[in-house]
Amino acid sequence: MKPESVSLHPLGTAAAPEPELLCIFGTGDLGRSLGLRLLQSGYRVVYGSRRPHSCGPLPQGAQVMSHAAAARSASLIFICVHREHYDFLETMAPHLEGKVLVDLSNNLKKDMYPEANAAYLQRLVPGAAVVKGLNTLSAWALQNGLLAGKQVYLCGNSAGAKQAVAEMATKLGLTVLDRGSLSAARELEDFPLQLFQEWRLPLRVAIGITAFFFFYLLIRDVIYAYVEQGKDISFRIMVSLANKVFPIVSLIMLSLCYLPGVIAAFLQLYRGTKYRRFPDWLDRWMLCRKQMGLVALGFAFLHAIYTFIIPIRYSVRHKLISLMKDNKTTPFYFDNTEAWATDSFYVLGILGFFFYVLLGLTSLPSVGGSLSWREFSFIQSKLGHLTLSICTAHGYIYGWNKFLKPSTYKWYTPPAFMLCLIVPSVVLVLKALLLLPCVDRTLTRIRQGWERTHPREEMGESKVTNL
Ligand SMILES: NC(=O)C1=CN([C@@H]2O[C@H](COP(=O)(O)OP(=O)(O)OC[C@H]3O[C@@H](n4cnc5c(N)ncnc54)[C@H](OP(=O)(O)O)[C@@H]3O)[C@@H](O)[C@H]2O)C=CC1
Ligand SMILES: [Cu+2]
Repeated sequence: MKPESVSLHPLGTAAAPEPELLCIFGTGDLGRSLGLRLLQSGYRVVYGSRRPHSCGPLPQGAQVMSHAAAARSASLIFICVHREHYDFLETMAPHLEGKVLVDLSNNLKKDMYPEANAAYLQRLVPGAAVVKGLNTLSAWALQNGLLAGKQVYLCGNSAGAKQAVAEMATKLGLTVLDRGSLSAARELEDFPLQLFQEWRLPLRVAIGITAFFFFYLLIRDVIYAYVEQGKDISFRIMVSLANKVFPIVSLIMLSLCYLPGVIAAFLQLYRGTKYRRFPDWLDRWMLCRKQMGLVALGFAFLHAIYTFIIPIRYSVRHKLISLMKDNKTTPFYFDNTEAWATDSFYVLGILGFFFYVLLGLTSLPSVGGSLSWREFSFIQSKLGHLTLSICTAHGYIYGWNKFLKPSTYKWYTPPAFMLCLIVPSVVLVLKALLLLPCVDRTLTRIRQGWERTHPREEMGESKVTNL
């Protein structure tokens, strides 16, 4: 028994080696938040600062020294300093020989400098292995520990250095994607700016459509009633009007997700090839379809929630109670067609919303990533067009008995729901044309690489080469 207890004891101390020491240059927002997260993940942290004695509060347990002293004690150094101040690193170069430098910097706008920040850093400190990455994180997310499963990108010329940074990032709960050599640094630096850009167009379109329909409905519903009937129904702005605007914006945005795909297909059919670039506007439109869909889903959610509160509104309760008290109400006959119409209207609304949510879920990276390419395109295209058809049908049934009534056209204007059915109807008709067997066959061939050459173009080209 005795030898066993002796041999176990030294193993116990050997199993708890000292945690790895990591260095952070810069005690600003990012430096402090990153340090806190590293300490909580079990690392030791040393800061390199211009003023180690007066740099303000730092996370508990961290040390702070001069840049040179801090660099000597660690092999991995995070540069949490703005690029404008990188020049001090050149004088530090001898102390950074053989170290891994992680460049987390971002710029305020694209193409601010002729070379990527990380490439500039590598030029200043040629003896170090620079890794670009983690720059899509925010100090706020680090501070609050909102990192689980978050995707971050890395690039760099040294595989060993990238490996070390990736291991550290994984320990923080991040998912790491290697984007290759340091030449990808510019792309990584553009990411935080680009992410915002993809949302810009969809949000602008959504705001534009919302504003247009809000004022259109305001004039037709509220102002019309005031001018023509002397009734003040302005309270309707809050719920009724809003609940007309939301589904309208949602349906138009959803159809705008599928319109560029249809236009692209017709363009390919017209050109007889898939190898010519689409115009820039179409490219940009195609690239923000996911964001358009998510905005559409947001408005659909609002529509669903607003619909729930309709029965509990004061004005609705008031109307019901006064109808019950009023003995002279017209008898309420059961109309089978009306019953069919209202039930279908609700069912289509519910089904449409269900498929909408399903579409939204598959656009999440964690769900979409688990699908094969065919599964993903099946869901996004087939299910997408099905959702659009159901939601459009929901709109048509809403107005099924209103289309021919003259009272629908207040001040000779069509109601908003009619206007909003134009874009989805056009998309669905064009899509139906594309599904015709003869058209579909040609399009499939084009998409598999077949080209319909234009004899005239060929002649033109050969003329040029002959000259
Ligand atoms: N804040 C954020 O959410 C994110 C920031 N980033 C990037 O991280 C970097 C730092 O950002 P952030 O922490 O917000 O910036 P801060 O301005 O808060 O901090 C920068 C730090 O750099 C050091 N510093 C400032 N001037 C000089 C200089 N002339 N020479 C040497 N060191 C200097 C200072 O530390 P000291 O006084 O100790 O020397 C200062 O605290 C930037 O490149 C930014 O793009 C990237 C992703 C997210
Ligand atoms: Cu609806």
